[in-house]
Amino acid sequence: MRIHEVNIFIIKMPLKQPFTTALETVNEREGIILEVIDEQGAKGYGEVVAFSTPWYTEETVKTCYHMLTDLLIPLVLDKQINHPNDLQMIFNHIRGNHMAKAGLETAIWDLYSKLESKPLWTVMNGVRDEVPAGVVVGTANINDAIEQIHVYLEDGYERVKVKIKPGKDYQLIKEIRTYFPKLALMADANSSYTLNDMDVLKSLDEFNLLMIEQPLAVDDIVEHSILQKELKTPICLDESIITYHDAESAIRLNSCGVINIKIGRVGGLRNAIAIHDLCQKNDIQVWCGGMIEFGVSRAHNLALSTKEGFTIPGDLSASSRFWEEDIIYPQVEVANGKVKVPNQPGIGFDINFNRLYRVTTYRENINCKH
Ligand SMILES: O=C(O)CCC(=O)c1ccccc1C(=O)O
Ligand SMILES: [Mg+2]
Repeated sequence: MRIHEVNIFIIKMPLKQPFTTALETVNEREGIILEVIDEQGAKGYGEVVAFSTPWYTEETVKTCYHMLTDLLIPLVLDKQINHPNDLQMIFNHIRGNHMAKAGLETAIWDLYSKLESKPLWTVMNGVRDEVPAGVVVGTANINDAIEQIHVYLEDGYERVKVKIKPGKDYQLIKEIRTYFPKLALMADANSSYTLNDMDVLKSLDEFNLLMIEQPLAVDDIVEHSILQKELKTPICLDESIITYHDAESAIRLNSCGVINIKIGRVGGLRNAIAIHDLCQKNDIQVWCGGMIEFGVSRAHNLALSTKEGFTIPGDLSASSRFWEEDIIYPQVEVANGKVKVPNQPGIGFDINFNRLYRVTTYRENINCKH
């Protein structure tokens, strides 16, 4: 493969309803779509999942734009790339900036699979052509949460995640559990507790949650290990797992029973697959995390979720969960609790250019001639 040109689309779309976590309420989503084009005009698509502000990780849409235009894209333009795994070495001397790297890397995975005339998920040795769907409730208001869960269960979702934070935890989960005694339910704290909150975290054990996601801070791998010893409920790490080495440390210290893998957070599909493989060897369960993303990232998440270890439903919801109209065609749909993974080459979805252009706020072309 030789990438001749890259088109950058910075886009912005309102969410159907606000999405509230312990850290931030998101009303409108900004993102970057990357289109890589080779010498013959073949195209691949990737999405940068950083937010407008650094509330979830340090990266933002602007830092990613800077990294891509000034450093990462020039590194891949007009260079012979045999396999998307080569990007690890090509990006090696640039630290961090995982979401920027992942956006470009995933676009090149899509292009590579299209050149091979194979679906991305089979290129990645996936083992299933449909994946179980889970959904996240975006409010801490008890009545609204219960109402939303009713709708999601009618839609067929197999697992529901609710966001908790200090003061919006025990009572919220208790009421949801009372309404839905058999629901596959989990809670995500987005790092809003400390070890001083041991009692309330332990009190959640009575609700038979599938797991509690990221209760403590991003750099609390040791503290999570102390907490996990006290809890019956498995801990799932999200924000704490940025690198393969983080996953190794968490496993060695027994800091969690589960890891949420997000392609953007870990710097691309290659790293996501490596962490998946490591977890499989060590009996750590994995599932695919969501980033309130647009369809391109959603499509990459679907492909990743076909890997053998992704047995727990991920944050894989329909396009319509967040968007009036997504930027891919067809939109992602959930039927009987599952999302079908397409069999067309690459990510298997087309870009809905009408929609993409309408939500684009800035566009730039970078090519070899520069
Ligand atoms: O895309 C989704 O389904 C929402 C997933 C979610 O909870 C989330 C969304 C944005 C940032 C962080 C997280 C998280 O998993 O912590
Ligand atoms: Mg999370």
